[in-house]
Amino acid sequence: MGRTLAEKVWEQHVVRRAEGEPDLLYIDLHLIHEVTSPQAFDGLRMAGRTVRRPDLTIATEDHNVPTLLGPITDPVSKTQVETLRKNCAEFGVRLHPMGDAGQGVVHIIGPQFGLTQPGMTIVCGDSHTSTHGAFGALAFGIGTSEVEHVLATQTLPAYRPKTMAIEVSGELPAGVTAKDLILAIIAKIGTGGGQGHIVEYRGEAIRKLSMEGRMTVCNMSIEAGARAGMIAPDETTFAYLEGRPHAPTGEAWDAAVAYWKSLATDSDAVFDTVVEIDASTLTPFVTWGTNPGQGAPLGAAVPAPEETGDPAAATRALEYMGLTPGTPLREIEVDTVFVGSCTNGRIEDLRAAAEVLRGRKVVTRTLVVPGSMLVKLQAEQEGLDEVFKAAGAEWRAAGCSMCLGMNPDTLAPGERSASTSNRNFEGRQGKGGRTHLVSPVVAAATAVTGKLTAPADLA
Ligand SMILES: CC(C)[C@H](C(=O)O)[C@@H](O)C(=O)O
Ligand code: SF4
Repeated sequence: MGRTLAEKVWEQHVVRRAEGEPDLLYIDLHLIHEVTSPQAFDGLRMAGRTVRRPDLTIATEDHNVPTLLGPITDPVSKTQVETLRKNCAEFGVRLHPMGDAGQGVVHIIGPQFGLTQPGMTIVCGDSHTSTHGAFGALAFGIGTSEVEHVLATQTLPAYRPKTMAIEVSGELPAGVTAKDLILAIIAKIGTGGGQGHIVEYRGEAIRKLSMEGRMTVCNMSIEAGARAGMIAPDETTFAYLEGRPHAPTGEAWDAAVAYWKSLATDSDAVFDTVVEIDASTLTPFVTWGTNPGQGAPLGAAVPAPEETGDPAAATRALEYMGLTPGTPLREIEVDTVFVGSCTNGRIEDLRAAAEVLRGRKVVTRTLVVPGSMLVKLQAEQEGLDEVFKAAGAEWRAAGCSMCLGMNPDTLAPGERSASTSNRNFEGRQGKGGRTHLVSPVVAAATAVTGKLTAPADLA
């Protein structure tokens, strides 16, 4: 029987297998940030161990960094960042600190440097590591004790998850983005729909996505409960990678591409679960609740709890969100717009948002936060920063920023945002803050009207 992409990459990395025990996987790339690494390094130190492969380990500062730059004032944030610096210096790990041209959100910098490659195993103490699966890598988040294990041994014990195919047929209509697609998928299968599975996104609509769009989709796999999300590498993947600093060159490139092509799921492979969705029926999608599965087409109204799969959860969510069933989603007023994060903080996202804002003015507080300093530089070379500033938006430096409000970029209690990030949990962007997850173009159009809006609605 044929094998799936996930099975091929998994098997390629098993260094030890024993009955009744998890497989021991070799890890090709270990990404690190300041939040989940301190105890892992402490553990190494206490055991008198070193980092086994510092050359396969790379660190960045992202969650705690103030995007207006300047010193970190919050004591906990400051300690986390300083601890990462000390640990990286002591253990010989490459670090991109605040102010460095290579700094950025961990899931943005891996692909940007060409460190993320098809067929790799990639881990990070961060749930959105699934982003890297867009390249056909097997990439997943791990806990801090596992971070220590990988630092010490470059391996990880893991049980093989089941496989799920999400087949996306048809083509996304104009104005409908990868973000709308993944929000619609999560609304369909639920926040637990992918549990215990590695998802492979397949089909015509996926093949037509850019690498940026594929990363947006894979990024949110975890919000459907999946262990990882993957997309088979193809010409789009190879074109994105070629020439990047860590991509192979010359004969090694040709050999790598030949291998990468062999990773695609065999035609006779069987998935444990199959979900089908028709992209051509989709419209811009937004969330109304407090988990990423509580979403609806922008043209719909706030649902009554009994119309949802989980009326009790919907009742609580609507109360927290301050929303009344039957209110058209287009009438929801927001006071803050956030464009950024590892979901939608890449150059293509900023281009799309800038296109909507060109020649227009924002009526909300609008933060545009590039996912990395290189994205920032590229956007500035293209003049996008000028478009944002002329519209009245704030142009910031790279970091997680208002995605999680572990830094000065937060919502005040009761404030409502349209946000291109991936989580709308209670308090996610600040205590009492209310989050609507949207695509970059919906975020930009919303900034113009102050209500949830698609670009097509703008005069
Ligand atoms: C801080 C980190 C552990 C966390 C994660 O794992 O995802 C964060 O990145 C998030 O998005 O909530
Ligand atoms: S941008 Fe948001 S989701 Fe991504 S790593 Fe940072 S906090 Fe997590």
